Amino acid sequence: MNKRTIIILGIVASLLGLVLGANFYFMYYLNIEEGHLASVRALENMIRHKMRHLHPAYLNRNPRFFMFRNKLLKNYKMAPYENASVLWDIANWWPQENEIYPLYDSSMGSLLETLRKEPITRVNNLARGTQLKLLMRLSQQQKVIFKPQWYPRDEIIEGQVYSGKDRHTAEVYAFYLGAVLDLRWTPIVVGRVVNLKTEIYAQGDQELQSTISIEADEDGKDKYCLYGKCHYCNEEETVCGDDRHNIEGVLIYIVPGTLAKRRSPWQRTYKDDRRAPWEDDMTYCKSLKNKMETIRLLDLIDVAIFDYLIQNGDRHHYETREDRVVLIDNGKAFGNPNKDHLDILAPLYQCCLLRKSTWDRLQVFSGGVLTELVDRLSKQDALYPLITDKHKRGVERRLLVVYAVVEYCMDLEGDKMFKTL
Ligand SMILES: Nc1ncnc2c1ncn2[C@@H]1O[C@H](COP(=O)(O)OP(=O)(O)OP(=O)(O)O)[C@@H](O)[C@H]1O
Ligand SMILES: [Mn+2]
Repeated sequence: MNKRTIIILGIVASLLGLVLGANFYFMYYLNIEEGHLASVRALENMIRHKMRHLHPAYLNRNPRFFMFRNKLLKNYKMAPYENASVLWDIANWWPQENEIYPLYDSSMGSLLETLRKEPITRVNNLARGTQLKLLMRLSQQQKVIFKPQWYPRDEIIEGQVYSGKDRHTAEVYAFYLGAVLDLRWTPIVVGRVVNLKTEIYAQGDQELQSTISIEADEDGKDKYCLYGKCHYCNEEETVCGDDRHNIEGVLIYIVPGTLAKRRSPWQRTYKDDRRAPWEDDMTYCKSLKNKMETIRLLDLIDVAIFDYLIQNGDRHHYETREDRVVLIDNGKAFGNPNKDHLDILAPLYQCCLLRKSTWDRLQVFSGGVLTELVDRLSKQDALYPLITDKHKRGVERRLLVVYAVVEYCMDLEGDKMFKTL
């Protein structure tokens, strides 16, 4: 063989290798894709089947809800107070592990009132997270986080499950939903109409004031608009006061103690062209069960149910307090009432584990009671109604899906899927 033949043979060989390699890669990819589609579709069909044959107990009201309803309504009822400072001292002693407030406590109604009424005495930009938020001080003492309104209640956020900015009222809704489901792991939150001129600009430091524009509108009246300082903040996207400079927002009580942030095992890639391992692997939980303590896994499954009900698909990280998971940052819920992203429930249907107490509690609020009760509890909030009827129907529809998924798991695992940790 002369030199030329060797070169030609070499080229042919490498071309062949390239084609074969690419082909193998292609086939491999196809298989994964088909396998994944098949298993996700199978799961969806199974759940659809389960939904059609749900036991009437899941569709009807459970008489046991009465007991809980009356106590909850009493506990969260607006109550007068004399000394805000005392209430804040009490609330700052409340948290135990991830439970941010007690099941029932006569101070809750008054504490909520302090957040609605106490004067805002100082405001700064809070450069935490990626979205606009402010740090407010109430009566020169208690610090709270403020998230402003970006959307009207009926705006439909198109796109990915994590698209758009925070929905302020979702934070309040999450607080009451946590109370009803006895997942008291959220911060205490109230809605409040705040004056951008007199309560924010006037009490703001220089840095904050420099991110508020004051411009005359057509009638020559000053218009205040806030853009703040944060990763996603820019001068084009502003929160503007109405003709009296008022804006809606929520006051989020700061959870006392130390929080630790961890990456969620069910984190999305946030890229349209790349899928996360958990999205393609229905046995994903198997390896997690060896790596993660059961109590943590159970916490994350509770979180998944909570997030699925409100359609929060943006829990890329979760935070823990004394090693237990807290529900901080619930603003990305209620984006599109017509869409249910089933994959938020992946921790439940992939692990088929559930805390017994959560399962018992979910069954108490069947038949429309869940959203009715959250609605009644939140009637006293300045921003009531927090969500549209369409969103409420969405929560009820998804509760049925949760029941169906648990039924699916019971078929696989039986009662041993329920844990008491
Ligand atoms: N109520 C609270 N109590 C204590 N710390 C809080 C509270 N709310 C938020 N934080 C802290 O501030 C951080 C940012 O808050 P949050 O996650 O709500 O902001 P975000 O802009 O939505 O962030 P991201 O873009 O990461 O989702 C949290 O990770 C948490 O550490
Ligand atoms: Mn967020």
